[in-house]
Amino acid sequence: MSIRISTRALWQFQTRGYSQIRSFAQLSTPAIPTIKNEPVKPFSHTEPVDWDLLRASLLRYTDNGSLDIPLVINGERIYGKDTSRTIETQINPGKLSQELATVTQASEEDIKLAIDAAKQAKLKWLNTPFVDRAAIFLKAADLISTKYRYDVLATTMLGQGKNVYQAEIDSVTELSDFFRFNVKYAQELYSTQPSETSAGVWNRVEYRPLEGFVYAVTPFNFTAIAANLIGAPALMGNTVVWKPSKYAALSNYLLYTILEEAGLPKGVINFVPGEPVLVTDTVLKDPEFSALHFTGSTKVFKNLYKKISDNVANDIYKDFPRIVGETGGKNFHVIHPSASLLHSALSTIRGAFEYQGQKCSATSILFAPKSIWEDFKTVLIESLNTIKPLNTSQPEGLNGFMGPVIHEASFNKITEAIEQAKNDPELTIISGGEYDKTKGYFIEPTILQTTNPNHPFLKTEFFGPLLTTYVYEDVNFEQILTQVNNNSQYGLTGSIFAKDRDAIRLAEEKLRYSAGNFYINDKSTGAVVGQQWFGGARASGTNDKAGSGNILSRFVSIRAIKENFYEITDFKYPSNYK
Ligand SMILES: NC(=O)c1ccc[n+]([C@@H]2O[C@H](COP(=O)([O-])OP(=O)(O)OC[C@H]3O[C@@H](n4cnc5c(N)ncnc54)[C@H](O)[C@@H]3O)[C@@H](O)[C@H]2O)c1
Ligand SMILES: N[C@@H](CCC=O)C(=O)O
Repeated sequence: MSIRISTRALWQFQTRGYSQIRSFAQLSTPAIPTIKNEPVKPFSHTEPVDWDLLRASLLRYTDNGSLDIPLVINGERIYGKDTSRTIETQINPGKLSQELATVTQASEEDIKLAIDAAKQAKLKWLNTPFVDRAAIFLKAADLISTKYRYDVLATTMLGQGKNVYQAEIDSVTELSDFFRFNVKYAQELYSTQPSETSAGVWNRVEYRPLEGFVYAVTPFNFTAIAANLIGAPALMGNTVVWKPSKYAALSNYLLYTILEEAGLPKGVINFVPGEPVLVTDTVLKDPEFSALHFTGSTKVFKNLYKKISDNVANDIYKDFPRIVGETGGKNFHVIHPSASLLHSALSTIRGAFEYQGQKCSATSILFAPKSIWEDFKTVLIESLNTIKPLNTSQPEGLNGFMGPVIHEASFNKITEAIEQAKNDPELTIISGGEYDKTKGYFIEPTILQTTNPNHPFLKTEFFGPLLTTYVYEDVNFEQILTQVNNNSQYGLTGSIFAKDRDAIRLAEEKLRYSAGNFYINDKSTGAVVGQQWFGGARASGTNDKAGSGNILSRFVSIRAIKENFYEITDFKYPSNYK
């Protein structure tokens, strides 16, 4: 297969594409369909049909052997099995004996082909009317929330270790919300035009896609985030080279095939799993690299930021690339003595341990006042005792509260921290602390208490089911807010629990830059597209707010157009009267 094309062929293609577009009439500015958040299916015991459909989907992905996942470049599938390409496998982190997929890894030549395909597809995609681009994403959202609902759930549960509810709020509702709300926000952006005009002048702006192509690097933990990282730039007329996480290949490939079924043209998004450094270095060398859309750890993002900055300094790029990245967090719950004890303790359990603490928004530090701590602790411990230990009897975590962590490196990092805690005089394990990887990467929900308000565990992101608590003297509430603000290099999410309005006001003031998503009397997780625009600053990212219209503005380059209706009859101005 050769999809490299000469400059002359590109010019001919562009000319043909242009004249073809010229033949389309735009005879209206259609309103988009009403956009609402996709309702969450609760999967309670009273919905047997949902469970049956889900079980059937799970079986489809486990009883037919492992799925062969190709690269998809310019719409063409490339399977590595019979070639010299490397093959990676994706296993079920809750059942290590179960191989889910073999994933072809892109070679350097493949990556270059993917870049060429993105450049080539751009010529037509850029000229594709908004109604057509929007319709593809609206249809994909509908396919996800109807025909493929149980399949996206199954692939996310099996591959990424989610229970059904966590998969539902990610791969179905958040994902389809991103696709639908982005259409609404794009429509609003396009209709945002200069409000001022002079007589005889028509001022307008055009929201051009970036010149070049976008590189999307996506994390394992949310299928929805991968969808938004590719979908937001593509909707705005950009074309994309997509490097998925190898720990989410199964759900991400299904997402790609759904977009194809919805009508996504070839080459608009190119699916290239591969060795991260090889893919990245090849992409970042290209002069037409125009934006990075990244979600993942802070360390990796900083590394990519540096590579891009070095290339900018070395005049590699045609444009200044946009860098959009959402990264790590060390998210807090601060409990005021006036807080509702049961509500704040149960919310802390959800925030810290749902999806095994593997949300960027997961609660990982808790500050509780001494006056209510003993009762608060009792609620935490008694509630955690009702979580089935390690949940190995149900590796797919069908209806359990917790499943496995994603991979061995994560298992090792968190369990080493637990072992370190056992030998640290400043730390006490107050709940959990057991782990077992014989069947899957299972770690008990673990709560530590520290006597040191500056303990490193209050600052380090572990990205797992590990919550560190500091108990403060009630009179030191304001001081603890200062401590939370100064301690953290991150600024992603955090919550204040209080009934006292002055306490809420103080926390809102003192923690202004500690969280891009700040919650009052609610857990630090669970932002909903269109409702709580998501993202944080400091070491947590560029805070461009996924789930809002703001993010779309990062993937367009505005052209201001002034059209003049009057003709001049003299080059001199009135002031040049002599
Ligand atoms: N702020 C947010 O919105 C948000 C959302 C989800 C996850 N996260 C963060 O993501 C992290 C967990 O996700 P993860 O484990 O997938 O993160 P990760 O950084 O390990 O991987 C993210 C992506 O980067 C790629 N990658 C890894 N090393 C690379 C390298 N050296 N060069 C280029 N690419 C590389 C991976 O293959 C993957 O596609 C956590 O830190 C979490 O807080 C943040
Ligand atoms: N919308 C999710 C995003 C989590 C990221 O990993 C939340 O707010 O919990």
